[in-house]
Amino acid sequence: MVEAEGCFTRVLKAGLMESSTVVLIEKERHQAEPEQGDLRLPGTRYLLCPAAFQVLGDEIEEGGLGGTMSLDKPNSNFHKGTVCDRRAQGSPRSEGVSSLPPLQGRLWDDDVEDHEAAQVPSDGPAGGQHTCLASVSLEGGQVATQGVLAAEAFSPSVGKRVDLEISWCPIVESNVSISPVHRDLIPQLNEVPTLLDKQGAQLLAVALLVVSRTWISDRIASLNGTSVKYVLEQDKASFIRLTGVSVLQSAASSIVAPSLRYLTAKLALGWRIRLTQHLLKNYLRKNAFYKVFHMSGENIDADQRVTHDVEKLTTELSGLVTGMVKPSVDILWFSWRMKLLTGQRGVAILYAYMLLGLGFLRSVTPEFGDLASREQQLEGTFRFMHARLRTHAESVAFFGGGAREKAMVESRFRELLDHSKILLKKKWLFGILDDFITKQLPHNVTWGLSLLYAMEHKGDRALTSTQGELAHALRFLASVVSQSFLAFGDILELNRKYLELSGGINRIFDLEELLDAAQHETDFDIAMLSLQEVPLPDAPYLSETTDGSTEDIISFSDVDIITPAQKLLARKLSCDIIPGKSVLVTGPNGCGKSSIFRVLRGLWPIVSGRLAKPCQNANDRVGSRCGVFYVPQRPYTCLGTLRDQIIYPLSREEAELRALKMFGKGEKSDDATHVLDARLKSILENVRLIYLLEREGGDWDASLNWEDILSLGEQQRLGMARLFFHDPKFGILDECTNATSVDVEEHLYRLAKEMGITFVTSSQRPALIPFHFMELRLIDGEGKWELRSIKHSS
Ligand SMILES: Nc1ncnc2c1ncn2[C@@H]1O[C@H](COP(=O)(O)OP(=O)(O)OP(=O)(O)O)[C@@H](O)[C@H]1O
Repeated sequence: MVEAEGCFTRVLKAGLMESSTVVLIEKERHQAEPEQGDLRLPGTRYLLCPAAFQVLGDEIEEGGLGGTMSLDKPNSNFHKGTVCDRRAQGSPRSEGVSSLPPLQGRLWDDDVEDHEAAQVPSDGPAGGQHTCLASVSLEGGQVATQGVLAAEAFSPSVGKRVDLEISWCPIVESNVSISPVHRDLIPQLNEVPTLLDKQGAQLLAVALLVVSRTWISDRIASLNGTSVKYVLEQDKASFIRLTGVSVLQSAASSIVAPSLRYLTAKLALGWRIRLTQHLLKNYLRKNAFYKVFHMSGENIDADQRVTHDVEKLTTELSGLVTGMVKPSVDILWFSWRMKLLTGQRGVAILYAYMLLGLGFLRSVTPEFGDLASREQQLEGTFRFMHARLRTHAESVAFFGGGAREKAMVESRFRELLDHSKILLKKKWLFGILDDFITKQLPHNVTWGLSLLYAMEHKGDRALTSTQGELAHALRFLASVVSQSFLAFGDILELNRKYLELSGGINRIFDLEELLDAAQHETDFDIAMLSLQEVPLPDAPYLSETTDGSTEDIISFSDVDIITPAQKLLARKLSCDIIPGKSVLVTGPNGCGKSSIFRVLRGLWPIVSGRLAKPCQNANDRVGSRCGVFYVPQRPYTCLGTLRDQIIYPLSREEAELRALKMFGKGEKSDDATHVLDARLKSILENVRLIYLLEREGGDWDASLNWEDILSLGEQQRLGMARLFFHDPKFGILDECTNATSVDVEEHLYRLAKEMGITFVTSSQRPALIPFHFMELRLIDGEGKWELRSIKHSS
């Protein structure tokens, strides 16, 4: 950012697009000069962010942000989007400014007379900072070749400084359809399998097998013709010899075909492994699995995409590879044979027919890509309904909700069926045309070519005069032509497969983009927040959202707690939690108690303010007390043994290492299991669950379906056992003992206190008040809160 006395300064920064430019210009004040840049990714929404007006020492009278863009398609309506005032802070009147009604406008189109820009309110703050956020959508197929974004801010006093900064970056919306053609514009996908790396050798082998299969087909076609000749000539010896050769060729053919299938399947498996690993890497990192489901504002069936869709895609892709190699080789090979038989004229006829047929079929092909993508989505929803029912089987059974669930499952199934019927019908109608053009009509072309052959060799009849030779030549010709047409049909089929595949590719890439965005937390948060298209009171990227790791304090400073649906739950929350001074968070249902913990854990973005906390992951420092440990409201039991329930999320090896370091002074590493199990046993005794171990005959490795077996109270006590095992400095306890009896709850809190754990508890139970020093009360779930100390009677 550049500041210049008496000038209006603007920096246009490049966003993520390579084609954007960095331009720095200085102009006379009160005037914003448009700049240009390219937005090239159709179907993508762009975030034009942020335009920051910083006014030092004077009032903004008015200001705005607007833009024009010329598209490759004239008269396209592109000016979708909002411009909103996101932030005003740092001014002496910032308190008042934040309560101003949000600023809204829209980008304007150059050709539209009635420009409407965002206006900063005329009583804007002195010395404050305004930030505008705008977004613009390019609709499917549009390419903005030129973009102009102008920003204006007017100050009534001459000689004051105004800084303005604008940058562009694309927001990828998960429901937009980006054709595969444009996918190569997205740079992040460098880890997606390519054809010529690890699987290169397999690909080569596939190509070789395809070529040999073509060669064998050609030989068989030739032998067919020869056999007729020997039959007509009644040449027994030659016929027997020919049969021998034919048997050998059949044997070779039966090796080649299954080998090709095997290699193709291996290729698909290799790609599936790579693609799944790539997706899982991002899916299970930085809580992306949570953000994709809870923050994206729409239903992303990530599980379906990572499992079923990837499998389908890679299988079809490998089929496409062989499908591409085979007909290409076949066409070349048989064209050459045709030329030998019928000369150039025959080849020209063959090709003319193929091109005309291809053109016709392309023009009548339905949108198989979109149809296939929709089908997969509906399949995913249908499967999800069953998975949900399985998870909540007991609750549904108690309610007697079978009929209601049936109706819901059936409605999803009907949707899927209706769509599948439409798809089937389209495939059937297209199949009729396809079959006629690629399989039936070619017979007549073969007749024509046979006639051509016969006419061209009319003069040679005396030389090739035997009936057998003519029959041989004609039969061979028919074989070659039919093989050529089969290859041609395969190529046409490829077109349909490719379209279908593109639907699957879109779904995987959409997920990939979301996961990638979730890795870059700020980008993701901005993208997700702005998808709501409602103004926000603050901008996360301008605020100092430090996740500064501190050793011994959790500190909220002016943090706004806002739901993904943009509801403000607590305004400018400020609260310091220091060791030994536990805090009780109270308030009515739905007021935002758990939401504070979500922000603390980093599941929801920090929209404004500052948050400091100790390092949060239990496994960040194996062998030392972890900083913060969260016990959520809904108990979670993992798949695995009884031991796994307590040490979660550590693995057994990590837990042993930790137990050895913390409790196994002088013990050898061989005793790690013993040290760990002894520690776990004392914890189970403390949480009064030792009978679980006894019930399994003292076997820590008993692996049961704990979620179904344990009562809610038992699961909650296991959750506390987990807390005691990790022994953090701060325990974030979100109503995690409300299903236990009051005496057990008190006992658990007493234990935690004795262990020196400082807790931040969300609870409605008065019995827990004595364990805390402060009460943070969320008053109305609309922003109001209060902090007061709890008096302890000595
Ligand atoms: N992912 C989400 N998207 C939108 N709104 C949400 C989301 N999660 C929670 N909310 C809303 O935020 C508000 C606060 O929820 P929160 O879970 O923090 O309540 P709470 O105070 O912990 O309630 P309780 O005492 O019942 O546990 C509720 O109105 C809830 O519906």
